[in-house]
Amino acid sequence: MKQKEAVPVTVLTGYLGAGKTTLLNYLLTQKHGYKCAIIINEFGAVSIDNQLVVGADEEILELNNGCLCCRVRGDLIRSLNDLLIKKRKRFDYVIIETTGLADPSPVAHTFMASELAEQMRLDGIVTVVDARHLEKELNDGPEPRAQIAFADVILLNKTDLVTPEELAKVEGRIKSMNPLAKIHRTVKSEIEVGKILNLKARELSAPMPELKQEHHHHDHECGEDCDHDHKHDHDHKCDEHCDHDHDHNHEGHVHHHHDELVKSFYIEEERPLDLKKLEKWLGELLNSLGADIYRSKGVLSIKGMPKRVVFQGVQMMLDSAPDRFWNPGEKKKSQLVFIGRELDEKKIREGFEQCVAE
Ligand SMILES: Nc1nc2c(ncn2[C@@H]2O[C@H](COP(=O)(O)OP(=O)(O)OP(=O)(O)O)[C@@H](O)[C@H]2O)c(=O)[nH]1
Repeated sequence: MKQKEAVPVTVLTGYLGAGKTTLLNYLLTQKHGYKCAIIINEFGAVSIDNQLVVGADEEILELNNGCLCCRVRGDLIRSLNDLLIKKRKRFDYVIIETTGLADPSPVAHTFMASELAEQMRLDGIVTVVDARHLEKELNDGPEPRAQIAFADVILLNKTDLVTPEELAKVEGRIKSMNPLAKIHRTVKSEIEVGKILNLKARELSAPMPELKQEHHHHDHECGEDCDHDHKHDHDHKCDEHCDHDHDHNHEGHVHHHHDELVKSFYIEEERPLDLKKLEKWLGELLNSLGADIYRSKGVLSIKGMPKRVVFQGVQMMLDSAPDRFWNPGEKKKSQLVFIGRELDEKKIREGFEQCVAE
């Protein structure tokens, strides 16, 4: 469906002050060879961000009348269409910096579900996290969780402001919310362009990250005091549950338009799966829970198929295809990760269990 030369789009997100503009500037001063169009979405009518972005060569466009996640989406589509049609030759990469409050999911949807889907492809979502302030920001509202849950790449920035112990803890916390994202520790958002742009993070061919069984969190494994004991080791089993408690503590917070309980879990299965049953189950699951499943991804071992099957889901959209033959000696197994809001892990596991081939 997509044209070969679909323009890659990277969405930069991250909480207020995390270092998004710093990252943008850093990227633009490096040699990357792309002619970039930059779209900056500031919350509020007056923006100074465009003045803070270096690089006079770039096409910079501002969308100021609201947050991209709600009102401005139509503007985004129109602006991108304009850029593509009128100025097609002038750029071959689009970077969108979203306001620190945006939930990146509607932006991501813009590239999958609008008329832009054929001309542009979402290359990846990059989330900048302030290592010093994340813990507090998680108390402030649901956005930091959504931004982390959606990320393909996370810049754990401002590492100069925390101790190694604090850094390990915050990294553990991020991993518990999104075990799929690649995390890079940075100071002043300094990172090689190749780790941010043209990642093809959402293609089926994107490598599966290393997944570990630790990401499988049972309900109620840890004690109630877990939330208060932030000194525990970052790979402590109940990171996830801490989140959960933590959210409950903030139920009814004014910023919560929907009480967000982002969590992730991991399923591993060595018995081969029945393709028909699996397709039916996944289809139904995404249909019924699509809006709550932010990300799903997996490698599947299907009975009777000599190749691995890979799938990638972003909310209700699901893509799957065989990729490569299992290597000789490689253990055939299925690995699936789900990231979402208030997911009923038990029910999903039970549904999955029914897909094991007889
Ligand atoms: N100490 C320290 N400061 C940093 C680092 N990265 C960025 N900053 C500073 O943090 C402040 C905010 O950085 P920005 O890049 O403007 O953050 P932003 O995410 O674009 O912020 P918003 O536009 O409010 O969403 C600036 O003063 C930066 O210089 C870092 O790694 N360490």
